[in-house]
Amino acid sequence: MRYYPVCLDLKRKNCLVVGGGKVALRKIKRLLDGGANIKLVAKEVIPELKSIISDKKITYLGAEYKTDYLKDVFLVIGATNDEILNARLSKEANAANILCNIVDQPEKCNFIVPSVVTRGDLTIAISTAGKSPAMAKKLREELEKQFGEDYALFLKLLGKLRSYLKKVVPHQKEREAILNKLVNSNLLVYIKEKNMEAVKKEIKKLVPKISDLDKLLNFKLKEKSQNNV
Ligand SMILES: C[C@@]1(CC(=O)O)C2=NC(=C\c3[nH]c(c(CCC(=O)O)c3CC(=O)O)Cc3[nH]c(c(CC(=O)O)c3CCC(=O)O)/C=C3\N/C(=C\2)[C@@H](CCC(=O)O)[C@]3(C)CC(=O)O)/[C@H]1CCC(=O)O
Ligand SMILES: NC(=O)c1ccc[n+]([C@@H]2O[C@H](COP(=O)([O-])OP(=O)(O)OC[C@H]3O[C@@H](n4cnc5c(N)ncnc54)[C@H](O)[C@@H]3O)[C@@H](O)[C@H]2O)c1
Repeated sequence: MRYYPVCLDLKRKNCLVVGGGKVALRKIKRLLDGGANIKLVAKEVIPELKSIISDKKITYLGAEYKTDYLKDVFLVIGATNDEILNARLSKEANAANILCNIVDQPEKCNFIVPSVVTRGDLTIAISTAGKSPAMAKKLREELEKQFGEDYALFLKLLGKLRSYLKKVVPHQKEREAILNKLVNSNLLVYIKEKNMEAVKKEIKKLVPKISDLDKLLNFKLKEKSQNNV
């Protein structure tokens, strides 16, 4: 059996994390990136998580898990070292059809978490179907070297050009051809070089009738993308 990969929209979705250690922190950081509404239950909480609570980024419910806490929850993560609680969480979440990840216990999960590289809106997720998380981590580190911050800007630019082309080139096949040329063009090289003039020239060469280029490029190609966790 293989896992089915998805990209979940967690914006304002209620998520419950049980456990307040290093692993909980790692999973919470990612849930926060996804805009989730996070509640935490844990006997003890490490300092980094304490500051996330005091910054009101997540809500601390208390030390003891109660079944009621699953009410209206979309996704739950069990990150404790308490086997009995992990099993209970898994059973209750599955019975209520709630997405459930019990860290390091794939047999108790209805989803597992991949290793992830993010560059702005670009997400590269790596899963080994649980065969070797250490290998997923190693591949992530290699991909991080291969895909630098420039990809965030390149993708941002492609997104803007694509919206523009949807308006000005109604024929889908024609649009597709231009988009493929843009992806395979020298744009990424010029972005890496921070050569704005060459970026503009390349776009003018490939995109028909583009007049309001400066308006379209109204974001800083020279700025570093912040979104790298
Ligand atoms: C990717 C990542 C995401 C995250 O957790 O955020 C993640 N584990 C990470 C690290 C990591 N975890 C472990 C090690 C030690 C080395 C090793 O064992 O390989 C390391 C490496 C390290 O820490 O250096 C121990 C471990 N993990 C699992 C088991 C249980 C078992 O195998 O049965 C055991 C053995 C426990 C024991 O021996 O007792 C199980 C799972 N871990 C998963 C995800 C899911 C499968 C992902 C996949 O498809 O590959 C799955 C199935 C369930 C889940 O937790 O979602 C994150 C990397 C983040 C990053 O750095 O990029
Ligand atoms: N940290 C890692 O890289 C790693 C690697 C392999 C396996 N694991 C496993 O993943 C799990 C979590 O790892 P960790 O490093 O975050 O552990 P940790 O020991 O730092 O944290 C466990 C957390 O669970 C809380 N907890 C325990 N029992 C509880 C209960 N009954 N009710 C509420 N909260 C409770 C503790 O207070 C603590 O906050 C453990 O089972 C650990 O063996 C972790």
